[in-house]
Amino acid sequence: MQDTRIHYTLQRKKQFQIDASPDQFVIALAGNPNVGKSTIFNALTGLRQHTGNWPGKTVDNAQGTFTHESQEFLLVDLPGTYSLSAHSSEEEITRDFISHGNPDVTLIVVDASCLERNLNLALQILEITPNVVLCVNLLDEARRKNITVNLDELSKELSIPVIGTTARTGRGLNQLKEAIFSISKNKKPDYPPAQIETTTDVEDKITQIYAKAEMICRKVVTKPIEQKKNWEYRLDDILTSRLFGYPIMFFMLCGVFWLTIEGANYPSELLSNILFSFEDTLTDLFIAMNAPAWLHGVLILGMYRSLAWVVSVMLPPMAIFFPLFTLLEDLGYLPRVAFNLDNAFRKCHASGKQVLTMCISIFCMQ
Ligand SMILES: Nc1nc2c(ncn2[C@@H]2O[C@H](COP(=O)(O)OP(=O)(O)OP(=O)(O)O)[C@@H](O)[C@H]2O)c(=O)[nH]1
Ligand SMILES: [Mg+2]
Repeated sequence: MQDTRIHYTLQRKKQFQIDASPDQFVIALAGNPNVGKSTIFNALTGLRQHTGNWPGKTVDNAQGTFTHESQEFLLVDLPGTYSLSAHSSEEEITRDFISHGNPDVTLIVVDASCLERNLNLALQILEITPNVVLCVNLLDEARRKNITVNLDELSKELSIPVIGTTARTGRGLNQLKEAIFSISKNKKPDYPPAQIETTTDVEDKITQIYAKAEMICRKVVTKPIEQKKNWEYRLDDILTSRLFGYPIMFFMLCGVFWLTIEGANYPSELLSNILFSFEDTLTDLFIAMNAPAWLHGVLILGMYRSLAWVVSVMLPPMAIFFPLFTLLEDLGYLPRVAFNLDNAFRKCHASGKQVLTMCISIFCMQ
């Protein structure tokens, strides 16, 4: 047994640069992006892994230790992934570590407010290892949305321990440590590698997993009955509809350019009057000081005049265009523009997101 642990320890060090001692239990921390894995990692280990409110914050694995009941654990914070299909380097790191790094326990973190999507990954992980603890995080967010998850029922459905947490406040973390401790002490033998390869039809398997996640969620999640679409959804439908999407986008972007050009005229003129009247004052100063003509030419007619032109022509449109663009982004309109144009851009082997860069380039060309 100890020999096997030493073998795994050496293999992990060689393949994944994980520096665990054979006495430490290794815990893989996996889950969808932005579900609070690093927050849990930091709370358990006392380290300061980067956390942030955007998906993909952790792009490599980070390691830290914690002790519970005199047993030391090494926690590996894996990058967030939606599946184990290894389409990206993050998915590859996560899949390889869970299937070949021999973690003693895999801790899967899921978002309580969108359990079904998160369960797809959890079910995929359960296909490759039986030693799993499920952490249903963001319970506070779920409560705010009136969503409840029956944790006991979920545990029965998956046949694994399920612990509810609010990692931001530390709620539930002690029970989580207890569950990790208990699973690692009573570790089931991992599935033989052959079983991983037996998926004859991957598509079928994925469809089954999606159906299972949906079926489980129907049993364990209670949500408020969907109200009639609120105004946000209706607006979204209009902004991205085939009929109105393009015309609204056209008028909106033309409006931004018009406001930028027209709105910049007055401040541009004002700035240019101020800066050029100052040029006369500076010229008078140079004459009073008997400065040579070439010095006046270089400093005032060359440098100062160019600077005055650039500032008076560029500053006002920039001060209008960028705040307007930021406002559209914060209101969520720019991602809709990217969505509307995605198909057309894809035909040119580009992505809808590039429209934003294009708008900025058009502005700069003006
Ligand atoms: N309200 C609330 N916010 C949380 C909770 N747990 C984490 N967060 C917040 O969720 C955001 C994402 O947390 P991270 O820990 O960076 O998420 P992650 O899963 O590591 O994300 P990736 O590294 O991108 O996969 C941060 O702003 C956290 O403060 C929680 O229980 N409740
Ligand atoms: Mg992270």
